[in-house]
Amino acid sequence: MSDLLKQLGEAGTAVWLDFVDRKYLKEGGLKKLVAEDGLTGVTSNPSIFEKAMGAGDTYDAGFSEFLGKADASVQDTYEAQAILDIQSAADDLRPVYDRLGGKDGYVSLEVSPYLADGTEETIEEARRLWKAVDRPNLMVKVPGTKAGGPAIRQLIEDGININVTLLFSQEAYQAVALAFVEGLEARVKKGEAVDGIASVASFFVSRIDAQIDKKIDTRVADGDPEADALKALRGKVAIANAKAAYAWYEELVASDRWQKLKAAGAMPQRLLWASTGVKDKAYPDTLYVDTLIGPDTVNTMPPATMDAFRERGTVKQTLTENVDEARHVLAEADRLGLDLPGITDKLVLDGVKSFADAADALLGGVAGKRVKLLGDRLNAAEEVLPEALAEAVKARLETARSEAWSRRLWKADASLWTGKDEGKWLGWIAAARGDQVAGQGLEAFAGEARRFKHAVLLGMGGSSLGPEVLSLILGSGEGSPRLHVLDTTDPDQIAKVAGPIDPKETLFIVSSKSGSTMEPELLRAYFWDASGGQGANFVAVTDPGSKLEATARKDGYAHLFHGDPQIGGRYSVLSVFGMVPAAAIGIDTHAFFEATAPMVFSCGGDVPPAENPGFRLGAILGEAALAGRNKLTILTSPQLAPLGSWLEQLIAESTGKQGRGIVPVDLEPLGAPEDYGTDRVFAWFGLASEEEPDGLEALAEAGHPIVRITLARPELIGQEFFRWEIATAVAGAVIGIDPFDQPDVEDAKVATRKLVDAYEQAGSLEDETPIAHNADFALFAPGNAEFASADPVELLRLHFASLSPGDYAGFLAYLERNEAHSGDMTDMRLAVREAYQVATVAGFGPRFLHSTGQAYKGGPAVGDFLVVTRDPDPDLSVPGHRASFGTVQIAQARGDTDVLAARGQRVMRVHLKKGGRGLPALVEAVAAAVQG
Ligand SMILES: O=P(O)(O)OC[C@H]1O[C@](O)(CO)[C@@H](O)[C@@H]1O
Repeated sequence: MSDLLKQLGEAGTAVWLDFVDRKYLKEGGLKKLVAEDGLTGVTSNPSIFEKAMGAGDTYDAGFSEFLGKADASVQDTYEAQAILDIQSAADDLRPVYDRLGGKDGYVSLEVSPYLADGTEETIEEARRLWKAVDRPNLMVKVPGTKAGGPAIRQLIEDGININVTLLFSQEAYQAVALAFVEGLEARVKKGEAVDGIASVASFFVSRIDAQIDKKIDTRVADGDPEADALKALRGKVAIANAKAAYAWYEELVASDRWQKLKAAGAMPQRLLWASTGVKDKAYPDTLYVDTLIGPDTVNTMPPATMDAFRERGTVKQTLTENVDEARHVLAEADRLGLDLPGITDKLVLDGVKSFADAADALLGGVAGKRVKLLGDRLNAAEEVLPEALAEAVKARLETARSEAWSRRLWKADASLWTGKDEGKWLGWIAAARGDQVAGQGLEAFAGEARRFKHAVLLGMGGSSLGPEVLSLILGSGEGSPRLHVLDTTDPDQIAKVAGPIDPKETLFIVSSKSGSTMEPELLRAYFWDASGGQGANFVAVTDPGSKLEATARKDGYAHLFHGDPQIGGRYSVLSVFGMVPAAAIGIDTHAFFEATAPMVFSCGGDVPPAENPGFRLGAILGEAALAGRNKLTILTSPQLAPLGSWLEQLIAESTGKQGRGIVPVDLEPLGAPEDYGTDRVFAWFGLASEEEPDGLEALAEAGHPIVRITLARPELIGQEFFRWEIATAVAGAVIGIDPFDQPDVEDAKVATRKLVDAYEQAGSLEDETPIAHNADFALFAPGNAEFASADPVELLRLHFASLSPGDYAGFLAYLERNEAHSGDMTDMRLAVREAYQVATVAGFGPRFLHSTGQAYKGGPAVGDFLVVTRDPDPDLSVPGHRASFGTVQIAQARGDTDVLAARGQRVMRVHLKKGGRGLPALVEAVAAAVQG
């Protein structure tokens, strides 16, 4: 066998292998090269690991073992395997390292290419990898970008071996060579040793010729007058560039500055020739080895180049040969306008990008494998999309990948949205790992809560909907209180909860992020009074410094739990706002976060969008909305039905603004494909143990887009909280709005407050005149608009007759939220859907005001609303206020109706008369109206 590679090493150019693969290492491939070819080093990069790990099953056992211990992020899953390979290669090369006294025998592992623009992040990551690999013959590979330079200086000062990668230009090389020198000098200054610190500067070769030659060929083909001069440079510029770098290196090591370091024991930073596999098949495959041989250099070769050199390489001191000719080549390239500086600048950017692309592919591949290994520990999601939507989603996911959306979202980069203050609203990401509740004493609190029979939560929207989902889906633990959620001003509903409970046996959880929301404040006053002012029975959940905090302190509440001001209400379920009530009813919050973790990892910033369940779903929702499919229709198995109201708030309040967004449709019974227009997207939630309803498949077959989500067990519901939070934020980016504000909610609050304040003064609400009425109800139109008929059914007919495809009908009832009322609302929805094939929504007021109300006012102005009110009997007074709950409730209805109308929505209010037949009468009238 030829010993050309050995000869190459002896001639001063160390032979390194640019390749790593577990199978190859296991089968002794590397050891063989060391023994037979005098190999003294190995390099790796993200593309190499992508090829090794992204496909095939070589690493499956490793992944499985790693994930078997505990679930982990995709980055950690990949990195653990990469580190094992690097350690194994380092161990194979250890005898070389020992024999050569640390002058060679190194293995390189690259920092994440995503960090190429961040000095501090690069330093941190290099230190972390150095520690994790824990081998003296490791070189951490750092890109020689502008940000990389200072990092290299610091890392050398730290005493870490560094391989500087992606060097193309003389300037970049010289800058990192000086950074290396400065790092060593800093050590000397501190009296620290400099011997044993190794570094190489990886100067890329063939990529330069690939670019220059392309330019030359185009110009020659275009009949350039300098064609001959141009042709003479083909395949020469990269080598000339490398020779010039080496000449500068020789000057550097001869300088006094370097000699001082040398005297202190420093080893020079060797030039390493990288990208030495020829790209142009017309050149000899050993070209970039043969021509770059000289003392104190390295050539890292892909296996094919190494095999070629072993067979037909030529060993000769070529690097220092014909240097003048090399300089002439560079001068010619300059004279002929081939723009080497422009090319090398671009090559750095392209190099970083191509390593980032490779890292995306690698992490995407690992993510896919991780999902398979997790099995049903991760909730499944399956999508069936019509072709055009599928194409749009695919394109969006690719854009999102190349624009690093997942990393940017996790880094709270506001430019993903409108560039305002979105970055300040991403505290929910850390909260999903349990960080926000850590140290809040939830376990002890759960124990204390067991002395109560009931827990009553007073809160609205984000402060009530999550806890309600948890209590309805997971239920209370043995011996823990039952949760009743009050998010209303409806006197009947309040009485329903207040009646049966004994305040002495009840824990009251007053929950409001802002601490100033009207409903929880009125409810707090009511139950405080009812309990006789028992602070020991009250806890508050609120953001620091709120008015509620002051009340809790003054009234001696048993506990005060602080929220994170960087989490908006609708994203707060995995913070104290969901977890305090959860703990109160005996849900093991620690186990809950553990069950949620697989989704948090799966949606990580390190998981490229296409493989990231949150981003995938967000792209579907966003693209569907852009294509006019902006009615997200939520279908669930019976056990998961409570999730719908939480989702409604998240989706509607986050996306429904500036006339854009997604209108969620919850609790609308599943219909036949023809009952739906082309404005729908369906989301199905089911437990693996439950049957899917007949009719779901028919929707998919009829071309309606559908996403099916399956949970192995109810305890995995936390995963859906997180998946949908990410998806909503992503959909917001696609739609182009700020998913963390709620600009239109305030208007209804202002209108209500005006009415209530007037009432507090005058003792009555301003009179209104109905536009029509019958024995059961009266109809009101905002602004007392003129109407063509005095017949209520005819007016309702006209109201609904304006519905056209893409519109939606809404039924907003300021009544007790109970089964009978919900059933009546469903009947009205179905009648309208059957008649007009439009989406229908329903909400109980004022609960919906803090949820879907944002989208009804700020979202697409294609709604057709019927607001239902009545005079409660009996009413309930609020301690310390003149206005009763009933008065506040009707003021809320009137205020919001006016705002809806002002926003261009079609809206009518139906007031159910005392002594009339109530809601069933309206159901009849609506049925008659839409059939008429
Ligand atoms: O927790 P708070 O501050 O009382 O707010 C309750 C809800 O009201 C809203 O601000 C809308 O009015 C929601 O966004 C929020 O979840």
